[in-house]
Amino acid sequence: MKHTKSEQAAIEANQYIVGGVNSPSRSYKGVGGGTPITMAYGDGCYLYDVDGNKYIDYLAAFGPIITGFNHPHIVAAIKKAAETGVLYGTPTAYENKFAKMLTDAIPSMDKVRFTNSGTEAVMTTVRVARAYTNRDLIVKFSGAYHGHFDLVLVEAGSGPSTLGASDSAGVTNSTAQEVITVPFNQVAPFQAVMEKWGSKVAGVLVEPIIGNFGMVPPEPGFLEAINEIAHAHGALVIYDEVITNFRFRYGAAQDMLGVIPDLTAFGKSIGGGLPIGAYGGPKHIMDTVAPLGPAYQAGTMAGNPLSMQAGIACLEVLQEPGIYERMADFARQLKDALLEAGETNGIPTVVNQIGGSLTVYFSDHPIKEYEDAKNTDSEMFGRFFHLMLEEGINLAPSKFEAWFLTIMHTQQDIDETIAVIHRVFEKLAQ
Ligand SMILES: Cc1ncc(COP(=O)(O)O)c(C=O)c1O
Ligand SMILES: NCC(=O)CCC(=O)O
Repeated sequence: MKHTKSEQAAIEANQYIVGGVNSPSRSYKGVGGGTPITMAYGDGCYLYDVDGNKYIDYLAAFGPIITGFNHPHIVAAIKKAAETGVLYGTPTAYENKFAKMLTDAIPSMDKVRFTNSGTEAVMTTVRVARAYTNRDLIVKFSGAYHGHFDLVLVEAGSGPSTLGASDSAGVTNSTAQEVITVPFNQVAPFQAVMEKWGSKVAGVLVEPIIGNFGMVPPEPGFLEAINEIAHAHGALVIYDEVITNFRFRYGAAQDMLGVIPDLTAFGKSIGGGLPIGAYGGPKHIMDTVAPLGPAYQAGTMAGNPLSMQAGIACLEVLQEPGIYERMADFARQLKDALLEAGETNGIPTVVNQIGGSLTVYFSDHPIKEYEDAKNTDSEMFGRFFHLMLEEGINLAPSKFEAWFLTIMHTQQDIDETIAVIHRVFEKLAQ
């Protein structure tokens, strides 16, 4: 594969854009370096770079591209939206329609508010929880990533940990002191924290299925215990479903898991690839938000007609029967191939697969919490990533991220990927 034009584009990018990327997750710092490929266009589940190379894509733009890069139904909706005015600064019927679709799909939510990103959505759930409870402290789980606002850039997974700094400079000590971090999948440390600080805790922020130190499911009973303990102390439970919403089923992961939070933040897959976030919950909590209540949240672009119409179209596509089963089947095939290739080549490999998502870890121990994920072979992952890329498979450039299936992947794409996996593991073993 030639990357001459990508290399040139990266030189230019570095001249004008910090680090050559508009989000640190896109750099190759976490995979031993290298120049991020500059993509030219996407089609279905394929990306084509500026040098004309084709990739089967499992990055899915870090999650949102669940319907592929250019689904005709979503493209038509975006075209129509563009032709009829992209932003009005007034209510639109599209917001109502999309809000109804979401509240219909997610029983824990009577009311919703749209934002432009997952970060904004989570940030506001925290503010609402504080306003509702009249308390300050937040508890979160180490290695979970909740966006890039100050409070949650403490022991964050995903991009921050990929770059070797799970705490960000620029976050004040006083902010960092407002958040208590405990390990995921362990009830006792959470319980101890709540016994000590519970009367001051406004909310417990949870990725119900972790997506940011790879995909990590909750242990049986863990989420139930979090809910019970949090509520016993008068704290709200906030689910960050920015990755998990509409990823495993038509709706939220909470209904698959059977544990219901007080507030939920959404993003990524609900927007058909356009900028989006949303948060919601029962009426009595959501009515804390302005203009009804005292918690302020706003946005010039919030609920914009482009994102709303793309989101509606995306949810319409996701109602197609059988798509989630097919994505899960493909992910299972990839998992089996990765484990088999690891076994055959003597490379300790663990795969966490949940529905149409998976993470491969080079490790001889199961991955249940952040320390487990940190303690995996980063160098091996870096080599794996680059070898896969060279063979035309585009993955997230970090051992802390996931592969995402889309409804556009076919059995042929999976077969091709499996063949690549076997070739790559042979090279890894050399
Ligand atoms: C669980 C989770 N919450 C929040 C965010 C932040 O969303 P955004 O990047 O849209 O601001 C992300 C990912 O970026 C995420 O994975
Ligand atoms: N799982 C973490 C992300 O999706 C982050 C994407 C970004 O910030 O670019």
